[in-house]
Amino acid sequence: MRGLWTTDRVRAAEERVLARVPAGSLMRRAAFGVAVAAVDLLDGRRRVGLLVGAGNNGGDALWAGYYLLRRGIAVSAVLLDPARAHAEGLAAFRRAGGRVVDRLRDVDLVVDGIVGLSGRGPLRPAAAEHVAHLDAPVLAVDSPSGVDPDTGAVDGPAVRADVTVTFGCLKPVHALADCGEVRLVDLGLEPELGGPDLVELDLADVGAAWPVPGRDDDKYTQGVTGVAAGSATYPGAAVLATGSALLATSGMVRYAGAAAEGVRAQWPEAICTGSITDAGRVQSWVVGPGLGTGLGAEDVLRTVLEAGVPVCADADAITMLANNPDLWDARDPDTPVVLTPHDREFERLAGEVGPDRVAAARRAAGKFDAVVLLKGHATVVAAPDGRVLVNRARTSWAATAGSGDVLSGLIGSLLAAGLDPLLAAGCAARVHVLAAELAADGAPIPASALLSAVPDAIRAARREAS
Ligand SMILES: NC(=O)C1=CN([C@@H]2O[C@H](COP(=O)(O)OP(=O)(O)OC[C@H]3O[C@@H](n4cnc5c(N)ncnc54)[C@H](O)[C@@H]3O)[C@@H](O)[C@H]2O)[C@@H](O)CC1
Ligand SMILES: [K+]
Repeated sequence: MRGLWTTDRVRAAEERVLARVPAGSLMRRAAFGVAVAAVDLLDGRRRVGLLVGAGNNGGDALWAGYYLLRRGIAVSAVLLDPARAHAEGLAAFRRAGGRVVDRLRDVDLVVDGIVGLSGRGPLRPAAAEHVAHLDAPVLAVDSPSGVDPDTGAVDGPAVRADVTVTFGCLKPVHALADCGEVRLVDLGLEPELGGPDLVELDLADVGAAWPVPGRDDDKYTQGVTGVAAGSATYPGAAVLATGSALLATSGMVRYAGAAAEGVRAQWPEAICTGSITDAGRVQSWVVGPGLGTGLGAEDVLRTVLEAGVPVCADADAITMLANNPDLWDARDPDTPVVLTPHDREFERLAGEVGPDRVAAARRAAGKFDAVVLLKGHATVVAAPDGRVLVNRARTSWAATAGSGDVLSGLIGSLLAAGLDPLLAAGCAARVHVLAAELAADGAPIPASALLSAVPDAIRAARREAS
């Protein structure tokens, strides 16, 4: 489990540490970490260029340049705002023989010290101009410039980092945006940080939380998942959601709906019925994928919300809740609900997502008293109590039709097994992207292939945990 702290929390912690350590020592420690990583990346090559902004991020870059010069590496620096460049860092850099230049030429590595914790909005034109002409690998200091450190949002040109060296703790950008490989330099901040603002689950956490049958379990005790999905027009969604619920845990899955025949043909082990009213008892419901939004579908959604068991509401269920908020009245206030919108569904339900996806998911979670899983390259899962899990996909292979149906089945099965809804959604998201990665192995895949890789992904997670 990796914690991530927002920049205001980091600053507050840094201030407390700075009050008891010699001036400049944190920056030098940070810069030394940058220099060590740079030497690593250079792999014997010898020319480094620094892009130096107006603040301490630029100061880190200049001090890193100083340490690199002392190792015999040639370092040149572009000062984006010479009058405001970090004075001590610049003096040390010059002292060690560093050259100030107008443009970086023929370098083997660029150190991006344009802006860090204080970076807001699009890169200023001068910085953007240099970033547009980068043609060497980039080591970003703290965070890639042009990417908002708290939200991961990019508004205009931004540095594309091969490696990011950050200090003290991880910040939201490191889970929400592409920072290349992230390395952390210890500054002794931990005791001052308090609980994290966001959490990224490790595969080992997922493996440890994943339900597996115990010695005394039978098919009922592990939780029965109900799937109310699919229609005559979209039977595939029912097949995928039921299949993923079946593969995720070894209990039982009941399917209720118009695609019963197709589901039974594909999954003989599912208990199928044509109508939600005679589905039998379940410990969770997955509702929505391919269900449609007509009156019949609304009745299904109402029945599910009234059932008093945790619900994963996806796709058409979200659209129905957005179009007809009265449907929420069917829900017992104690019933946990997980909503799994993509951006357009989110917009219908709770307004524009905007650049701060974490804030948007938190807002919607509070508004609906539900766990909200906002899909994206970085999936954000927010609980009504403010807890947030982030899961960044390393690839985009899961962006395929039917992929969401698989995710909803995974969440439903974990809810049926009794997992905390936030953890259920977070674990499902992690296994989902891993299954996509394993199935794709470098080539596009349909959702049914992603589904087939779910057991491998669960195995990999459980291996990590053992
Ligand atoms: N506070 C500390 O104790 C430590 C801070 N460290 C470094 O200090 C950094 C934070 O330093 P600062 O607070 O001085 O601020 P930054 O260096 O992040 O930003 C400096 C200035 O850049 C300008 N700027 C803001 N947005 C911009 C944009 N979009 N395009 C171009 N310029 C922009 C602003 O004038 C801002 O004041 C951290 O990211 C880290 O690299 C490290 O040295 C470790 C210790
Ligand atoms: K930077």
